[in-house]
Amino acid sequence: MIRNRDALARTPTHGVALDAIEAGIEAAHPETVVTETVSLSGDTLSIADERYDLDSFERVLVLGGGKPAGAVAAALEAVLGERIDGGAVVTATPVETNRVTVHEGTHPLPSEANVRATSDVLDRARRADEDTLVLAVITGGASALLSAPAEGVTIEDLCAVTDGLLDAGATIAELNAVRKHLSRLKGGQLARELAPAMTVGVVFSDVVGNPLAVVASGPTAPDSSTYAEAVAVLDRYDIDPPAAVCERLGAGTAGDRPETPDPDSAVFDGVDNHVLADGQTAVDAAAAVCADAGYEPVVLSTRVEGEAREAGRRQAAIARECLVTDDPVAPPVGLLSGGETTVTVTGDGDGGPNQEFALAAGCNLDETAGRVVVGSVDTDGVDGASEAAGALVEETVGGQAAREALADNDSETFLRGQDRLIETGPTGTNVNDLRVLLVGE
Ligand SMILES: O=C(O)[C@H](O)CO
Repeated sequence: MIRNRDALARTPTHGVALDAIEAGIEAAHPETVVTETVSLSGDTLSIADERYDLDSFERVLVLGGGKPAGAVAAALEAVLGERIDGGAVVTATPVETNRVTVHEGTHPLPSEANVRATSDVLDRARRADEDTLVLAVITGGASALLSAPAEGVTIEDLCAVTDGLLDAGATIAELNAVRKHLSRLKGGQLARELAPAMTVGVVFSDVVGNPLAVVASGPTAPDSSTYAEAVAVLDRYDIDPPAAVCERLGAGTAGDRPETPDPDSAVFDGVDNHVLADGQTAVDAAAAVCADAGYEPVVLSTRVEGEAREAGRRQAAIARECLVTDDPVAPPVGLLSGGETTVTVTGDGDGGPNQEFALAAGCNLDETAGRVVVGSVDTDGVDGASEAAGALVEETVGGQAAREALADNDSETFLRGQDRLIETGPTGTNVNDLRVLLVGE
């Protein structure tokens, strides 16, 4: 899966880091996950710990979206075969399917193509009745891919607000609180359209802690956020929204639109959501590879957030501590983490959070004599706006030029010049970042 593996595997330690990254991505791939967590025996469909009697339904539909949604639909088809009657998903990475229509959409910004594709999903959702079982594919990236702007709001309005909040460094919970209130489907509204059908959410989480109301803007999850909170987010980041957005959110007025359905809403009586994969899935598989290769795995955290370069410096410091003092663990050790770091852009360069993480770590590995190797990727294969998944570095990547590139947020250009970028292409999954720091003896 790592296309330039040969160029990157400079030493056996580099090779182990690449193996661990590949294993992490593979473990979180829908084909692997669905095979392990979904099964059909006679008329009984098992998803995670829950059982559903297909005999109680006249039809089974697959509906949803997000970056891995095409691969999830294909994997569900492989398990359920002809028991699936149809459906539609919107994804950035189309795959071949037999019964579910896979629409290709745009990410990270929504487009008219996404809106058209989402109408297909919504039309089918509206036709679902009490005899329908809906497998709702809820995966990261769906906030952009599943786009059904609220009345009066255009795609340009959505793009302007999304862009503004992303650049300003809003958190995903803040961004999605706004997106939910500009949509006809997010924040539990897909569940409202699907009722009275039985809805089973098949969730792949790319958000730290798996908050169902935030992953993909929670189309099938209760939502406690409000119009007032959405307005407060725009104010906090000093966003001057388009007029239609002000109008919709009721900025400056009381606002009289119905809120998104909250946890007490009867809409969720027929909804079960199951998180089948998340960052932990990838970290655990990477840890197993480290252990097999003789590196004691230590999971630092699956919840690393904040500025990527700060996280890179801190994790490099922990690796150096292991190397110099054998504390908290004597080498050989594999330090693993997941989560989602961000970059506050102040320079003019190119690069994503995983590349900044790796470059910052590489600049802080002085005197480690090549015994520390740092790999960091976004498991979807796309690190921020970059086409690479991330980077693999060691001490030799550091130096004045590296520090200057970091200062200009130009990690991608610099690491490409050093042949340090990890290239996978879109992987078909999306469970956020995976980092592996190997400390050799
Ligand atoms: O689509 C989204 O909202 C993000 O990927 C988080 O799930």
